[in-house]
Amino acid sequence: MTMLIADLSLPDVLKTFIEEKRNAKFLYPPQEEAVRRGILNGESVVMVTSTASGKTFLAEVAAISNVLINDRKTIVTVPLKALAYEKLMDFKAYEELGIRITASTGEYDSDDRWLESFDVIITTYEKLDSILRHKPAWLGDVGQLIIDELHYLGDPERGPIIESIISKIKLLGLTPQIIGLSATIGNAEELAGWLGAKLVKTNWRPIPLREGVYLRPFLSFNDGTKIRVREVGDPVTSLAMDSLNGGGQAIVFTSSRSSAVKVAKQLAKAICDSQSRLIDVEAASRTAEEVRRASSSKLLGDELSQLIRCGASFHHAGLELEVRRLIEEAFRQRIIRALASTTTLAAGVNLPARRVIIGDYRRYEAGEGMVDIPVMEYKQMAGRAGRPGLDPYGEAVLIASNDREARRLFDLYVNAEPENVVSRFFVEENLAFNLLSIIASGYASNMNEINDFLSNTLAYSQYRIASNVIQRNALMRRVDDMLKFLIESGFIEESNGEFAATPLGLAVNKTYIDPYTANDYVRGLRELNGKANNLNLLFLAVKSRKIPKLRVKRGEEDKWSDALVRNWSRLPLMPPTLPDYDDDELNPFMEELKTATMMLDWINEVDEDALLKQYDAQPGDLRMYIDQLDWLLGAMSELARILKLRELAGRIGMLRLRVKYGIKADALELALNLEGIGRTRARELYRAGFKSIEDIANSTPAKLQQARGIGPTLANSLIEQAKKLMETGRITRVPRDEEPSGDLSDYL
Ligand SMILES: Nc1ncnc2c1ncn2[C@@H]1O[C@H](COP(=O)(O)OP(=O)(O)OP(=O)(O)O)[C@@H](O)[C@H]1O
Repeated sequence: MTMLIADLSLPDVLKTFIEEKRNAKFLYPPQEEAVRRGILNGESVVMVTSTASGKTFLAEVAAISNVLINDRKTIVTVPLKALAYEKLMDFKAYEELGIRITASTGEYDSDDRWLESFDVIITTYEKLDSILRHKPAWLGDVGQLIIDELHYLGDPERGPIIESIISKIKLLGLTPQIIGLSATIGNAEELAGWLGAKLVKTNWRPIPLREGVYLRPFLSFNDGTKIRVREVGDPVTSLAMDSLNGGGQAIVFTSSRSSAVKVAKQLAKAICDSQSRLIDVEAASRTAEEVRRASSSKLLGDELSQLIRCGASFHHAGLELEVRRLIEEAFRQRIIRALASTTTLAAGVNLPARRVIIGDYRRYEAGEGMVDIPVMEYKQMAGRAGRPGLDPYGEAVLIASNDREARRLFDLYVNAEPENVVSRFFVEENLAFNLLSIIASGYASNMNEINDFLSNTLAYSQYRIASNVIQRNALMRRVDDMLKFLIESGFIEESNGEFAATPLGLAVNKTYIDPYTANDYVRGLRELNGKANNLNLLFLAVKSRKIPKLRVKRGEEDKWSDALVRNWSRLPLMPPTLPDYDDDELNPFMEELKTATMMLDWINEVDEDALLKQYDAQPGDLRMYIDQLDWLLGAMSELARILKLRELAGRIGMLRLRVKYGIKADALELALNLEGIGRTRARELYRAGFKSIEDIANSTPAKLQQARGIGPTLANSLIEQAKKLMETGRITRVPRDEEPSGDLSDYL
């Protein structure tokens, strides 16, 4: 018997909303099972069920019912900022029931008191962990915690954060209902057990999925079917076109950005050359134009728009969020019929397609060479095949070049179970990060309390610390080492077995940087005091492991090693002796210098396209660097303040603003204070003689329009804004920057 929405013990308004607005009349089988297990009655539940089987939907219902019936808050936590905003959009629909919903993903160093007035709060894992460090009073009102993408527990960086969240919640004495969601976990029972949750694990799918391997010219599926695919080029193109011709859409997963671009070009060509009418040409042109306009890089915008005109595109983390969003939307609307995407992005977006083609099942990993991707990752991608409501079935396809490989792929992926999720909590960096966090936030001040904290982690049960003496001793030694490291770094102090954070340690904790980076920053700042400049400060900032370094390619080594050697004595934290010229040891420093130099060019107003071309980067990368440096330079400036290096703290504050706006100091005031003014327009205004807010307030719309890029509407708005700023006295002033504002050569 199917379970009707009407029969659930939910508030009537919610039931009506679900039936009328969400068009759902009864529950899907996995949802039924979760309801039977008490998900709507406060029981903790882990749901490991396939893509589109209704996990998110049921979790939403549970959240709204928690708010309406129990009058408690719900926290929804997700791995990525982009996902947080996707979730926010989904939840927004419930606002008409009077539910107050928000997302908080930003600054780590605030206690977010404002969140108190919201019922459903969506955060990234990191943000939730940082909220738990501040312990705002409203945490006591939280009755439910929804952890999305629970398999991230196995992620080297994010997994330990989920564990820390769970442990801190327990130490605070909070007992929220926990709902964990994932499509693929090998050891789901173990994770549910750790969370004290009931498990719902099924293979049920709203539309059937068949998985198979393509070996020219046949595609063989695990359900025994075998079809011949008409060849129209290489295997990927043939497979994609076969699906498109049958009325479906295709996603090709590739192992690198460059191959995503290459595949997208082939797909676009095949679609445009095709005799059949596969796309809505007008809609495709409109989207192409929108994407072109949204792209801050002209080169990339032009490249994408050409492909989109043919109904194909690529999609990867090098694209800006807005561009990605437009592409995703056009794919959902079937304007884009075929998409080539990197595998690493697979987790982040929900884009079902009839046929999912895993173009590369091997990927380059630094230090390891080419490796097979994990089964979990394959299953995540495969699970996206089949669009509910549109496709009769979904197909996931791997590609083999001979019989042996075909058999291997069946064993390795199609017929395999996803790997177990294994905790990385005891890895040194993670341990140091969490130990400082619990000591500085008052969760633990002695070994007993540290033990209590550790005993709540997944690692503690997975490594059988309670019962295995050898494991226990090994862990205790490592904890000891990490505590020593924190003491030596000046972040904590110990007296008679009691640990307490120093002001420096408190600052590190508050800014959410990891103690290893913080230790580098503290040492680097002391060294740079009196000889700091924008280059060596950026060089120090990019040392954080949160900043991926630009690679120094063959042919560039001479340039960067030369720059490095000439700057050696002015750069922080350099080894006392110069490594040999040919030595690999130089490489990390060259990469740091290259990354820092790109950002130096950025703040000195090098044109964005020229910059990206020179450094072989993409707009999404640049946005990521800006975002991360905003946070890291903020933290660095705070550390300088605590170290009483005032001049340095101010200088870093200034550098932070310049990175944020990508602008020199003289025109920063304009960009900083005026809405609608970025680096380019600020410079044009400055060039036209409008150098301050006063200059603009005292001008006329006609005069302002003499500056390039300023139209009548913007001119009026600028004058209005400037006048208001003058009246209220709320102008943020920018001190003069004495730094050279040239490029790397100015620093040599
Ligand atoms: N009982 C139901 N009746 C009708 N539609 C439903 C029902 N449950 C879910 N849906 C719809 O099915 C689609 C997929 O559901 P949902 O997003 O909750 O799946 P999911 O398991 O969370 O998928 P993913 O793993 O991709 O996040 C959504 O459009 C949702 O509104």
